[in-house]
Amino acid sequence: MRGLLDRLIKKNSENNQSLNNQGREDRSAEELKLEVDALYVVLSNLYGTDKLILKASKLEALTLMRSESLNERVMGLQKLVHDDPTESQLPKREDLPAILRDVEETIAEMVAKKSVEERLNQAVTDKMQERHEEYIKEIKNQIIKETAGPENAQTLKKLAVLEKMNQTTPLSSAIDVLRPKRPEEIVGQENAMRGLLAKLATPYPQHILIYGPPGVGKTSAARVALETVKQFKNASFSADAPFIEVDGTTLRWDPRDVTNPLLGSVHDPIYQGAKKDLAETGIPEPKLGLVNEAHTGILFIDEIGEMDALLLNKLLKVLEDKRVFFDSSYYDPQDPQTPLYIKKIFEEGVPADFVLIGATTRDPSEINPALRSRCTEVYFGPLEPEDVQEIIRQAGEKLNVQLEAGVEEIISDYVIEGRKAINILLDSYGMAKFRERDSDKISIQTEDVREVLRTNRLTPYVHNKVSSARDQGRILGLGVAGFLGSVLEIEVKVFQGPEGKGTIRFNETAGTMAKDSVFNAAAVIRILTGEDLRDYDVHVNVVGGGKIDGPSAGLAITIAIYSALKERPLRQDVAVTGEISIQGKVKPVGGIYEKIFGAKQAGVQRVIIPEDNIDEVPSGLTGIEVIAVSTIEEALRAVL
Ligand SMILES: Nc1ncnc2c1ncn2[C@@H]1O[C@H](COP(=O)(O)OP(=O)(O)OP(=O)(O)O)[C@@H](O)[C@H]1O
Repeated sequence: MRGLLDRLIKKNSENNQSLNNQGREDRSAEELKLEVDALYVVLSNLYGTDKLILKASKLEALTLMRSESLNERVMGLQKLVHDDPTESQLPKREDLPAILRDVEETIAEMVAKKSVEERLNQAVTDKMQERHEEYIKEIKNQIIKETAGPENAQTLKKLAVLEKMNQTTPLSSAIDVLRPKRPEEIVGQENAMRGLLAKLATPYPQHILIYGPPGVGKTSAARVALETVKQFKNASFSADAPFIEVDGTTLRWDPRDVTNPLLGSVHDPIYQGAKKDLAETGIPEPKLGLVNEAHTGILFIDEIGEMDALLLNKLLKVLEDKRVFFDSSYYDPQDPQTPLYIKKIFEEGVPADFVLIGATTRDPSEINPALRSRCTEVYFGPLEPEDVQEIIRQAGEKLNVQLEAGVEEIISDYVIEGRKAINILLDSYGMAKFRERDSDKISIQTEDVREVLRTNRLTPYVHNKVSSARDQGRILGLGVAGFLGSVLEIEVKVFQGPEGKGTIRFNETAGTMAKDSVFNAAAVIRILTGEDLRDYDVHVNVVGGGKIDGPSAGLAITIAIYSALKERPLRQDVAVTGEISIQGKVKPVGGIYEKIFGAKQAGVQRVIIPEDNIDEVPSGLTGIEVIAVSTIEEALRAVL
């Protein structure tokens, strides 16, 4: 078609050229006939033969088309190209060349238009095809997604990694295995365990505060107590009562109340994140806290003494109400869109009826009095070396390992906490397992333990301060920190000084009350010996740093100065605690229970305590002699 058109156009331009050349139409009838035939062929190609005949019949050009007369055939062409059935004027012979030029031009335009249209249509078809393919692909993906769920190759791979991580946490699972499960497994805390059980077993269990050193089984005991009490007939706790544990040091009061894991909070609807349904309708949704999770069970707050004071006050309010109330300026009680559960939360609050158990390593005097007054108290004691050894033995059995003789004793020389003892055992287990990696039965050797102790740079908890020999100007005192009693070494040197101008030196870091005891001692020495310490240079030293405060080293300091001054050697297996008055009276001090424990652990044979503290000596105490004194003379008799 294009070739024909080109030929036509070429021919046309040649004709125009010849016209220009000759200035007139001078073409034979034969030429015109050929041209008319050619134009009909072009038209037939353009429309298709059938369509051309149909068109011709509509335009009443069919007879003209098939006519023998050139003029009529040209008239037929005119009707067809101009789409005009009213064309009735038969063209004259001399007009034919001009008419044919006009027809040619119109057909050329039509061909050109059709060709452009065809190209456009092709482009449109291509685009549509492309879109269609994309659409099909999209639908396919959608169907794959719907049938495969939210996962794809990437997410499944990540899930597999996570699952593998969960399966390969031997240490944490070992700690779970070793966690005591029955009351008998809580070692060395029989009284405290009984106390906990009794307080939880009643129909009206009270809130409880547990005092005691770190790592001696407070958390484990609380957990075990709940599980045990659940099995009692008429128990206050049902089988599914929760035990919710949280660390008080991590709980902070957020003044904007945006997050409050303990008591719960209400977010502005726009911050509700994934909960788009509520965010879009502007309904605030309260987020419940641990107090609600603990409903009907126990909320255990470790290190409750470190808890933020404001948050603690809010918690006390919840203890009273047994319910948590939520408030939000976004809450509209009239809003019909508000789901019923949200309405109920805002209007009635959420139940939070639980027993609070708080554990602390602090002294009771440092605990918020309002909290103390709402709680009954239980004291956990420090563990004795035999207790640590028993914990290790139990752990060995649970881990199904053999312990070489001496393993328990070595560990108990280095730690006084059950948790630390367990950690050393687990490290030693790792050593043994590495050494005997091909063996089924693991045996932990003393050398494994010693290697762990070396790599952890641990030193024996009790240094060798006690001895059976006597020494001059040296005495063992007793201190207490965080429920742990310990033995202090106090030494004194006395030098003849300038008369009346001698000096007394004491550790710079000691507290003022401890320093006062040195001056009290000077008065007592004068009463005892008639000597004035101002004639001497006296140097008092607490070995290992003077972190001591309070007056409880007064008696020990006085005895040590006396010994140095009068050159009287003192027993080194005796430890002394008590305040000294300037009249030489021995006054009561705090922490007697812990101090006696610390002394026993250090191998002390005899402790001297103030008479007024005698009631605090634990009943049934064995392995150590306790002598109560009320004067310096009595005390001296017990140590000289
Ligand atoms: N008296 C104990 N009897 C048996 N096992 C104990 C004892 N004390 C500690 N353990 C072991 O140490 C682990 C840690 O003890 P737990 O967390 O109960 O101590 P805690 O007193 O609550 O310590 P903290 O106050 O520092 O949290 C326990 O899982 C247990 O294996």
